[in-house]
Amino acid sequence: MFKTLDDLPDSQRLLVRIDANSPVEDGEVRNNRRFARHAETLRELADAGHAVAVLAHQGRPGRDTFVSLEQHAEILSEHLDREVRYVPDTYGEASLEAIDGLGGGEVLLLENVRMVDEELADRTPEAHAESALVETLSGEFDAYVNDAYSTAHRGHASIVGFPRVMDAYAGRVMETEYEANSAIQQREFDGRVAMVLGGTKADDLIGVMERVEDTVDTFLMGGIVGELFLRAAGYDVGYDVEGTDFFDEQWAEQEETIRELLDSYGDRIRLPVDLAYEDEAGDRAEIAVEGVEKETSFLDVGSGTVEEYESVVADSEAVFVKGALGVFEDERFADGTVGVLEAIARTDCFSVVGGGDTSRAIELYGMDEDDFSHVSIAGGAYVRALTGESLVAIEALKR
Ligand SMILES: Nc1ncnc2c1ncn2[C@@H]1O[C@H](COP(=O)(O)OP(=O)(O)O)[C@@H](O)[C@H]1O
Ligand SMILES: O=C(OP(=O)(O)O)[C@H](O)COP(=O)(O)O
Repeated sequence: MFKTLDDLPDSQRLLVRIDANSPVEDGEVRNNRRFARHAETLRELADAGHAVAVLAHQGRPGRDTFVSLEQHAEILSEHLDREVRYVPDTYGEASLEAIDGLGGGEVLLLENVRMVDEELADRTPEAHAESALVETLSGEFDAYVNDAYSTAHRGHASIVGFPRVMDAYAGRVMETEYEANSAIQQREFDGRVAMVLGGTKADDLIGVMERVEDTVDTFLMGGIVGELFLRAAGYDVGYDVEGTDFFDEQWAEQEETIRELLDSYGDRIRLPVDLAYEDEAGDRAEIAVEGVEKETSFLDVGSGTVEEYESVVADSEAVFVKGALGVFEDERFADGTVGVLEAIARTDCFSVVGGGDTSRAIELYGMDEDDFSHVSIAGGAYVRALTGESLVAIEALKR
């Protein structure tokens, strides 16, 4: 097993990796459950008198969610009820100076680590450990704490590099999410198992579908991922809203695999029968997938689909959700996501809802977290854990 905060010596200078990756709307970072959860870890460390520098990422280069962490520091300060200082630099002179001045009980947030090219370089953990980012920062601290369970599936420098050269500990979020998700993987279900797959990240989900073929009876598809599957099934859908680029690159990468999945288990994959879009008057309108004739950017699944998915949920003993079925942040396009989540909440099936964005829908629409068996702040990491796949961050911490 890995070491936890219970094993940490007193008065350490700590580099703590969290995952505060958040929805960004019109440049504004939205508060979400990740902040509250990581704030608990940071509060415990600061209250114990450790000096805490925090490393985190936001978005991916090229996307409009790829922004600095200045707003994150403000949101974290509110959750922690103490100042979280922010430095617009990750491992250069300005950050080294700020780290130098960091006292026990203080918290400092460094700049978005994905602004450093080395973070995302396609390298082995050994090579990541030799990056300038890891070599420089590791020299400034006594130990490294990884609390970023929701990024535990990414072999990036800040996740797999530091534990090779520093004493490494799992934070409280890492520890509790790991325990909860590993326990789920060991459960067996007598009845039917459904998996709701939506959101924007097709590669995370496709790998999972290939691995859970023995466990999952029905996949309920929606979101961008659902449209990619519809496109593979021959429908003329999958057009980005202006300014986004979700479809073409993912289609080029995943077309073949999606076709193979449809060929192998088409009878278990349920695709939307209708979709919703914004009409000229700015209202929600719906159309059956069979009737789609012109290029349209769809933003939700339609009401016929919700009805079908609700009845699958009602017949299931376990339901796992990863990714939203539509742009639920906009009330007009929340019907798919909220409809399915409410259907799950009405039953007493075993249920897990994951994804930083998706889990946010629960509080946004006034649902009760207690109506679900487990709500994870992780998405890709949790669905991988369900399949028994190892997570690189955990492997690194266990070394
Ligand atoms: N048709 C769609 N077009 C654009 N965005 C979508 C669509 N359907 C879902 N989404 C977006 O997907 C996001 C969730 O995606 P993702 O990041 O994959 O999941 P999570 O963060 O829950 O793991 C939501 O914020 C939602 O707005
Ligand atoms: O939000 C995240 O993952 P999730 O969308 O699977 O919950 C993590 O921060 C990982 O981000 P990434 O998928 O851009 O590597």
